[in-house]
Amino acid sequence: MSVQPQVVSLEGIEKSKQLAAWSAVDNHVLPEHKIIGIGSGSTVPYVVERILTQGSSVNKDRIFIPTGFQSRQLIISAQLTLGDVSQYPVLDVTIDGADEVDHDLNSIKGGGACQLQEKVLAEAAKTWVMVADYRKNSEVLGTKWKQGIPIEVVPFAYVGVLRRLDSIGSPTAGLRMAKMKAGPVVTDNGNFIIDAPFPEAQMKEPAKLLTELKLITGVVEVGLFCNMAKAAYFGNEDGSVTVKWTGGRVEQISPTQ
Ligand SMILES: O=C[C@H](O)[C@H](O)[C@H](O)COP(=O)(O)O
Repeated sequence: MSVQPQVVSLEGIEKSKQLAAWSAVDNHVLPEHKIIGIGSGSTVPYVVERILTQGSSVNKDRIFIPTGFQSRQLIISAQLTLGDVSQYPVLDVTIDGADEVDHDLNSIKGGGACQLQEKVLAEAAKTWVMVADYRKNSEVLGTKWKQGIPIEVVPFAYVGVLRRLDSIGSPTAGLRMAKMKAGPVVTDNGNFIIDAPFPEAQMKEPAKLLTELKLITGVVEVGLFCNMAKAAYFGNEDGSVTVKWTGGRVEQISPTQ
């Protein structure tokens, strides 16, 4: 039995997320695509919603790979076939959310602490595409997403990582604390998250900063995604969608298209 898509009429930010997700699916999830990565966050359910509208005849031959607990549940509840990246190390396409995307398609990810598995699936995909609402569309990383770069760290090493971050430009970096549990956020991989804000000068060179951060002992993965995306889709308030393509081209999809 297949799940039938239940498409409801949305407004505001949710509508913008849905517009971005639907446009990205329409352009990048093609009938011949069989191994599909599903990212994390609040925009990605609209990706699955749109994929379901492609019908059970195409979806029954597909394997869907999640980026964490949330997207795993999303795939299961949509009654799509769940797979594992160790079993399917090459994906046709992965669609994921983003916390902020700059003019070069570099992004901050990990607002939901999922960046490790997300980056594995981004690297494994022949095509990696981001979807977000207009609030995430930026020129320089850190201008809209101000809480810092999410950094996944081994619990044992977190104090040393904080000290190192202080010395390389992030004195206010801090351990992300849980909301409904005493203590820190624990990732799907059993690690901690540090949120590390950096000055604009460093954020303007995200690939350089990424390299520097990854060299810190105890860091598992950094929520900076550089030179990975083919495109980023942003749903706008007026119902249009802005698409930033790798190479700098920007496309506007009008509400009526
Ligand atoms: O760890 C979480 C992920 O990187 C999300 O894709 C990111 O936080 C965007 O989430 P949302 O679509 O809820 O803004």
